[in-house]
Amino acid sequence: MKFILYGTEISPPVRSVLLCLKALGLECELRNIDLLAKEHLKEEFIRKNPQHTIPVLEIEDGKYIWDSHAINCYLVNRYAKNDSLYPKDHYLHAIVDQRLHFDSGVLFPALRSINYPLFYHNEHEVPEWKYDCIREAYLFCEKFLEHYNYFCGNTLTIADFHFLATITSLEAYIPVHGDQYPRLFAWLKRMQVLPYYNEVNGLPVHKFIELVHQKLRGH
Ligand SMILES: N[C@@H](CCC(=O)N[C@@H](CS)C(=O)NCC(=O)O)C(=O)O
Repeated sequence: MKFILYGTEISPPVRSVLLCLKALGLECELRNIDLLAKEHLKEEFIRKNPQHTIPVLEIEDGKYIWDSHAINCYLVNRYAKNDSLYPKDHYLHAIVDQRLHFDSGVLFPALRSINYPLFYHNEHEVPEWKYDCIREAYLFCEKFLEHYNYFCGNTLTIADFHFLATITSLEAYIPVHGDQYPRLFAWLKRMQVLPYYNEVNGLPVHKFIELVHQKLRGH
């Protein structure tokens, strides 16, 4: 089974799906959608996802799923050998859902609100309040990790994939230092030893960070 995933590995939600696919041992062909070249606004792509966001996963019978969170829930529900990445237990399931909504509603918007003016409106100054939103989100993460090694307990779940992709991208603006955010720092180190980490997140996020720094310098 080989999926087609539309997107680019520079994008955090695309990387969160690539992490999940790797964890499940599933193959995918990444079909590049260049956002800067506005390929996501072409009719052909809008037919797949009217919201024109990446990632979009094409599943076996020509059906499409978009939103990285919906994609990862689908992949685990459909293909995982056990439910550890997205537990069926109602309470644990709700905790994972809460974290996924936190990524959608708090973490990723903190990133998007800086990226969009930078990449699409050529603004090079980031207002301080946007940095404050990142710091506040990191402090919430410190709380979530208070008693556990991962974001939903002592076992890795899909929430960790989403947080990993978003937080390592937010580090382009505010790096996670061990003295300020010790639990988040330790969790990042824990995630970096995943065998597929470098390939699907580590190397692409460096490209993203380099791009952000170029933009901040006004290039
Ligand atoms: N909640 C969505 C966010 C997807 C998203 O906003 N992706 C950005 C790239 S990182 C995008 O496609 N932007 C183009 C657009 O919004 O038109 C998800 O998790 O898939």
